[in-house]
Amino acid sequence: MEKQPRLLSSQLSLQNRVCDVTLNCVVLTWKERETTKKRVSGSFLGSSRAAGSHCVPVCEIIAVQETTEACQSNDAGRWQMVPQQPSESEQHAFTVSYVERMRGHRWRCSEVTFHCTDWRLCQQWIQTIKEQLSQLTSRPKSLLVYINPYGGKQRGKWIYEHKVAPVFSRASISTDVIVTECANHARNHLKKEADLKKYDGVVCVGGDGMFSEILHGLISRTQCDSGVDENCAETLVPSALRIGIIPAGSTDCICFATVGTNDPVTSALHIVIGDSQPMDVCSVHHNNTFLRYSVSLLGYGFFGDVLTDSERKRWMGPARYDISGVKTFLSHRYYEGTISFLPAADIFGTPRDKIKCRSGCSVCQKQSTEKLTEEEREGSYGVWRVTRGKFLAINAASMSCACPRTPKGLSPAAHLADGTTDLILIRKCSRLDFLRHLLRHTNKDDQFDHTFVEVHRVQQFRFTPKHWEGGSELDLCESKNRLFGQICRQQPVCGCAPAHSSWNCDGEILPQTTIHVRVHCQLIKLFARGIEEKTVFEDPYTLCAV
Ligand SMILES: Nc1ncnc2c1ncn2[C@@H]1O[C@H](COP(=O)(O)OP(=O)(O)OP(=O)(O)O)[C@@H](O)[C@H]1O
Repeated sequence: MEKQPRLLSSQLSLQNRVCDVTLNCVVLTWKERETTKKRVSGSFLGSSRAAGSHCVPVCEIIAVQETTEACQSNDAGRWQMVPQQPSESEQHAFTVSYVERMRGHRWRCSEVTFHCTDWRLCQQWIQTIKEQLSQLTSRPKSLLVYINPYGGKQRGKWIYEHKVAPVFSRASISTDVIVTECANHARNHLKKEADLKKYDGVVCVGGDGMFSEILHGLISRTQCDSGVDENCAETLVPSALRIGIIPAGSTDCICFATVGTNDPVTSALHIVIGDSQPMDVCSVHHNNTFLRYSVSLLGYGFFGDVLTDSERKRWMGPARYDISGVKTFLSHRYYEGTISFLPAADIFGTPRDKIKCRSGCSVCQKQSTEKLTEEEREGSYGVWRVTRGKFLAINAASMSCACPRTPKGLSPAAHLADGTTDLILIRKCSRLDFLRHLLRHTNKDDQFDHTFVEVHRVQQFRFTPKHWEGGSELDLCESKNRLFGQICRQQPVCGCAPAHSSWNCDGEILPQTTIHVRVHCQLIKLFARGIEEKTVFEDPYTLCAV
């Protein structure tokens, strides 16, 4: 790493210990002067540098401010605020707030206060750090925040006020906050009313359903402002605003997949430091009519049926997913249909790769830096392929879909922003085989290593259920009602399987089953950075060399 020129270097005091404090345009470092020895496994290790060195990347400094010390007054015996005066005899101090990494991808806002005897030096430090922060142009200054007060355990407002707002205020971010009054409030407000020019980003406080509202509102608004018709456009216009997700729902899978944890403070810090994670979005059409967008899972068969059943059991709370899962598994329904898909080129790898999409993923970066013309890009994809059969499940995973329950996810090697989705076809098999496949989502074995599982990395796909071929959705419903309706009314537990399932589109049921799905590469950006491996900034020795 190239050595950066020093901007400031002083001896300052930190908790009554003298420190060498240095700032360059990449890092702020401080280390104690005194030699402190540390006992490790029975032997003394380290020097003054190892014991007391700290490095904070400038891009992870939240704020700096002059510190007004709370000092105990001798005569009164009570605590009182002592205002700082520009007098040489007094101690002056400034506090730096910065990101500290904890276990499990969680971040915290830590603080360090340096004291100096010289007021001018103190001001110089504050000014220089502020100047460096002002050069970080990706940081948001103004945000539009939507809170779903009924998401998850109905703590959205509390979470925002107690965990997030203080972090935004520390970073001097201004906010307009809207607490939603009904479903689709946020979506419609974004689509039609919000004065988006005022903001650098939109923040969603809620679960995946709330995120989906924000996503739809923002993409639709962007297309509308650009004169693009969502029904027939093959290419959509990316939104200029980033979305921040503060997890406050019962399912927070998008947050988990893009940040690595569901923790409101961590998400708030990613927003404050202006992180940016591009993300692919699938558009779903039926007969050239736009239906919905999806960023995580489109599932027909098993996952469609689980959602349909769980929607009827909303009163049960989150337990409904387990109960509906077991019920759907036992019913063991399969569905016939035709899938055609446009495979992605080899450069995008395969769903069975060992490499996972992580912060700074080289596969996703290739997409944003690739200098291919549209024509070359088209040519780099394969030709449409068609497959027919009986399926227990048809899943399209645009991200790994990892969540605390299934840490590997449905497609462990899926990428957030490579312009593809992983199409997973589970053909009709025995219950035991299907169970074996499902269990592999929770252990180390390859869940695609079964003869009845096919997996393809694709850019587009179409699905037509068998009974639809040559007909319409309406015909299907009518014929299904004719076929099963009467019998089922007379014998409600007859067990006859319906001819078609429904699509589960990121947790919403789609009314149509015949669909055309296109992946739009990096259509939106989140205030996130993907899941981090151990970074260079966690290693103080590397940074001290900067
Ligand atoms: N004020 C409101 N009243 C009722 N519903 C709302 C309100 N604001 C948003 N919603 C809707 O609530 C739904 C669920 O919200 P959210 O995703 O935040 O919570 P959740 O507990 O994770 O729900 P789910 O698990 O069903 O997605 C969203 O689809 C959203 O459209």
